[in-house]
Amino acid sequence: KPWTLADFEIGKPLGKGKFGRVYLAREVKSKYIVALKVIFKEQIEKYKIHHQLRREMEIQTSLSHPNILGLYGWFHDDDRIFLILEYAHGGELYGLLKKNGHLTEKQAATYIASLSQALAYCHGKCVIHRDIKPENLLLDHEGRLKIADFGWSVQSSNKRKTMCGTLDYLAPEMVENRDHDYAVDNWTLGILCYEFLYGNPPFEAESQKDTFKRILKIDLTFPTTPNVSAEAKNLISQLLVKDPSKRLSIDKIMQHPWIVKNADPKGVCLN
Ligand SMILES: O=C(Cc1cc(-c2ccc3c(-c4nc5ccccc5[nH]4)n[nH]c3c2)n[nH]1)Nc1cccc(F)c1
Repeated sequence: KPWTLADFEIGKPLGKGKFGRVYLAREVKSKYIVALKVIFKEQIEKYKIHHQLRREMEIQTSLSHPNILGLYGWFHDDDRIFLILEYAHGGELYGLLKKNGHLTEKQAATYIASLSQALAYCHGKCVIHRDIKPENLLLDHEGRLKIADFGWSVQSSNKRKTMCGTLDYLAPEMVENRDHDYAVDNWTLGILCYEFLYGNPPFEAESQKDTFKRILKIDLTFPTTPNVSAEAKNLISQLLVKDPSKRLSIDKIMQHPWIVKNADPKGVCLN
């Protein structure tokens, strides 16, 4: 039977997501705690995001992974759409990062390993996230990482695989583009790893123009404090590579000595 708003008691606002606000909510009968995202239909009309919303819902309902925030279901009334999302008790990873200034190497390695596993899972299902940033990363009650926002993910057509490896028909920019898309998430892992360990992203600059220049130049420098291990810097340097095809692949990330040595296999790392 379809859910209605009457099935939930609404609590405090948890944040403003894209196109809507998210509230703490409790399902009345089961007392189960969820995050209820409210999206106004007029916003969907105004921004013409029907197809994107539908795609996100299809993507999110099709994904089930311990490091991807669950979408349990949805319902609507005359002017709003409600998404029943998993509640992450630990809130935004960003908060932890800002509170502590930077994460320990064990925390950073654990979260990079969790992200890598979640991305390997997504790429296996031809989903490219493309918008991973600390604000979209949540923590559950055990400190386990949950990727929350599929704001710009795309269900990439897996034509190449179904063409069983014959690339003959694909234009070079098509092939390059596809690799580039997948490897964009690997690049982001490098940015995040740096940000987890130093407290801010590597190519920060006064203006967007300068940031773009620094990114295109791979103007990567490692501050002397906090003191970060050579292995960590090695992993970052193998991810922040201009040529997408030369970035460390996700399974190579999982085998990297820094990850093997520091990541908590249970993905929680209560330090
Ligand atoms: O909009 C989102 C992602 C999303 C998730 C959330 C979100 C935000 C916050 C939370 C929280 C949460 N727990 C907290 C604890 C303390 C402080 C803050 C907290 N926020 N738990 N679950 C959440 C989920 N906002 N936006 N997905 C989406 C959008 C359209 C279609 C679709 F299928 C999915």
